[in-house]
Formats: sequence, structure tokens, C-alpha cells
Amino acid sequence: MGSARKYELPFKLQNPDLLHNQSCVGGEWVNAKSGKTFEVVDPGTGKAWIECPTNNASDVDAAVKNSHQAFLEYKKISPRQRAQFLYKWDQLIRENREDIATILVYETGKPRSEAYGEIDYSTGFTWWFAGEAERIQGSNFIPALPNRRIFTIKQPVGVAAALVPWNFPIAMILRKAGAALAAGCTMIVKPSPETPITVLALAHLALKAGFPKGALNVLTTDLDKTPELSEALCRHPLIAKVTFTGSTRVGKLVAKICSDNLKKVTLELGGNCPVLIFDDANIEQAMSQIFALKYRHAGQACITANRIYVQSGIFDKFLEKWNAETDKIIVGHGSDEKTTMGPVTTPRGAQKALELVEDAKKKGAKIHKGGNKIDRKGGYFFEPTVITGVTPDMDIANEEVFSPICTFIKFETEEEAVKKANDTSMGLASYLFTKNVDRMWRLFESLEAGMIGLNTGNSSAAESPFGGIKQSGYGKESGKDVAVNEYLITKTGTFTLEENA
Ligand SMILES: O=CCCC(=O)O
Repeated sequence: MGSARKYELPFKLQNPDLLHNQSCVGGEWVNAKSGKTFEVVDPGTGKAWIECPTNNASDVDAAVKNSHQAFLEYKKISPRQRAQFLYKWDQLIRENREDIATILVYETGKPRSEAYGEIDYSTGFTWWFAGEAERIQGSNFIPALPNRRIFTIKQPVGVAAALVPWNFPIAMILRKAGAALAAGCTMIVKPSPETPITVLALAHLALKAGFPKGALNVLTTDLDKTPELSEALCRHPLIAKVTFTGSTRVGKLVAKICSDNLKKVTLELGGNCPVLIFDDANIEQAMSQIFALKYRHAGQACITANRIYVQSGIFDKFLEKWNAETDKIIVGHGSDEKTTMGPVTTPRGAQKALELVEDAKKKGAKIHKGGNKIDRKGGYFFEPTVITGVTPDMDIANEEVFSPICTFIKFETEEEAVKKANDTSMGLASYLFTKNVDRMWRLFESLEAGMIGLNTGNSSAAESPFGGIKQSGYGKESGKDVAVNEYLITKTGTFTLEENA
């Protein structure tokens, strides 16, 4: 822990060594050159509980040089040794599950049960990429020209920068860092201002796992300095690869900046994901899957259900069931074990939710449930909200909601449903529920998204490629080969063989 304690910690950790509130560079815990700090706030109370360094562009060069120095050594380490570091890291994260869950609750606001869920999902990545490390392979060919041989080798691209969001801070880091470290790259992470402490806890455990100092550096900063720090990372000549998860607007800026130096980029951007529920669906199955997807982290997931299309034959029944289940949600502080839905993570998130509801109301939508902020102990709570009568002119029909607002739209035919589902610039995930196998296959092919849930609301897993199409970004994270490839270059060797030496 850096600096004398100014705030009272609202929780106790079993392993207090996990708690760091300075940046991590080369295995050292450091302050920003300016000495400035920002506050990390509990979304369930609105109260600051710790502070972290406000790094700016002038802090970037030293940190990146350190990551690069570490890369020159790390790239020589054998894949088996890299796998062993990843397995050890995985084990330490699992051993510290309780404490990491506690920090997650106080940074993101999510209920403790969801914090456990995130950690268990995330260790899937460390486990998976440990396996991937030893399976990175080139290839060889016998070409058309006589006496020639062609072969390829895969090499780590260099230092990667990760710009990560606050909604799943453990999962997003482990998905990116797992792949990078398996590939032999080092990584420098800029966490969101809302969630630096979870990321610093992971950096602490990475050092304990034996990763060389500088293999995983972390530079924290506040909302104000995020653009300049991120741009400095993207422009730094020793950064070879940038991976970003966040909005399409910022993703485009990242891509533009990186294009100046033709850097490799992976972009996981906005969702606006549709769900299509047909008359022949198993209603119970669709309900439980989509309910869990929609209200996970109070609706703050890029792959959440943003627009729920239900066929006319079951629309009323489905809505009635949904409303009844919604009534059972217990909104509260994430640390209260009765809580089933926490606050949204930021005050701007709660305000945006309110504005979307107000706009929809003004334009004629019907609000069945909720629609307001909840004024409780200074936290950023928003009511679980159910809306019908949404029309294309409403903001809520076109924007990512990122809050616990569910919009239901009736449809008549498959053709109409597909047209509406695809009527968006985004293409991250789509979901469909039907027992007609031909329709399922047709929709799997015709829905425009990088990931399609077929009678399921949760398709994220370490072993399946994660990523969108259209303006939801490019590149894949997780899955076999594809994710690690994002951190590799392919080098081609051509050899002329002297046959009669
Ligand atoms: O919010 C985006 C990530 C969600 C997930 O990995 O399932």
C-alpha cells in the first residue's frame, strides 16, 4: 500500500498483501511523476475508499521502456515455462478468490455471487492460455518450384498495451494478458479509473507466480487523463500491439491513432445485441437464459440483451412471466448476500438510463416496471425496468442501454425478426430461441453478429472465440489459436535445397 491511509477501507481482506494502490512498473509499486492521485469509489454508496496514481502522458515512456526490456528477456523463455507461470498465476487467483471477489464488489458494485462468477469465468482464461502456450506452431510446405522448402515460424509481436473497461475487470484482463503472456509478449495495462485495484491485485499475483518483473505492468489514471495516457501508449514506438475493449466511438479513435504506425489492433466494441424468441421456443428455457443475461451486472455487459423480440403468439405470456420474475429482484449493495442486482457502476450510467427512459416515455413507450433511479445511501442504483411500445425513433431503440432496462418488441414472422435484429451498425452477439432446427440453422447463418447464442444466453467461454463484426470491432479473444495469434507474427522462411552436394 502506498501513502498514509486517508480513507477507511469498507472491508477486510484475508490476504491484505493483495491490496495495492500504486502503479506497477518493473515489479515496483510507483506513484505518478506529478504525485497526483484520484479516488476509487464504491458504486453502492458513492463513497471513495482508496486512491490511485493519476499518471499522464509523461509517465508512459519509462513504463513502456521497462515493458520492452522485460520483453527482450521474456520472449526467450520456453513455452513450457510460460505455461507454468500461467498455471501458477491461475492457482494463486483461485486461492485468493474471496478477496478478489470483495474488491470486485466494491469497485464494480456487482453482487458477490456475480463477482465469484466473474472470477470463475476468468480463471478459464489463465487455464486455457496456459495450454495454448505450448501449442503455438508454424508450418512447412513443399512448394511448386523444385528444390524449394517453405516454412513459417510464429514469434511474439512485442509489447502489447491493453486498454480495459470496468464492467468485467478481471475477465477482460485475463482474457487479454493470458493470450499475450502465452504468446511471449509482455503487456502494459491501463485499467479503467473505476477498477484499478482488482487489476493491481492481479499484477501482484503475477509477480508471485514467477512472471519476470515488467512482464505485466499497470499504469492507472483518472477519467480526465485517460485519453492522453491511452494515446501516448498507442503512439509509443515500442508498443507493437494494442487491444481495446470499450465503446465503438473510442475504438475508432484507437484504430485511427494506431493506423499512423500500422500497429496490430484488436477491438471489442459496443453490442446492441438482439434476442429473438419464437412461438415454438421452450419459454422456461428462454426466460431463464435471457433473464440471467439481461440482468447480469445490472445490464452492463457488451453482450447483454439490448432488444428482446418476442413472436406474437407468446408475447403476452412471456412478458407476464418476465414482469413477475423482475418483481423478485432484490436491488442492494453487492456485499449484502440477499442482493441479486447491484447498482450501476457510474453515476453517468444511472443518468443515461434515466434519459433513455424519459425519451422513450415522451415518444409513447409503455413503462411496465421501474424507470427511475433509486435514492439509497448515495449509491448509483437504477430500478429493473421493463418497456414495450418501443419505436425506431426512440434513443433506446438505437443505443446500447448498458443498464437494467429491458425492451420488448413484438414480431410476426421470421423474416421481419431477422430484418429488425440486423438493423443496426453493431454486430457483437445475437441470440435466438426456437425448437425448429431448420430455422435455427437459417438464423445462425443470417444473423449479422460475431457470436450467436442458440437456445442459450451465455456463450462466453475461454475455449470459444469472442469477438464481433460490423462496428462491434475486429479480432478475436479466447478460443483455440485465434486469440494467441493476435499477439504473434508469422515469419516465412524459404530454403533452396542442394540435392547433389
Ligand atoms: O462486456 C463484455 C464482456 C462480457 C463477456 O466476456 O461475457
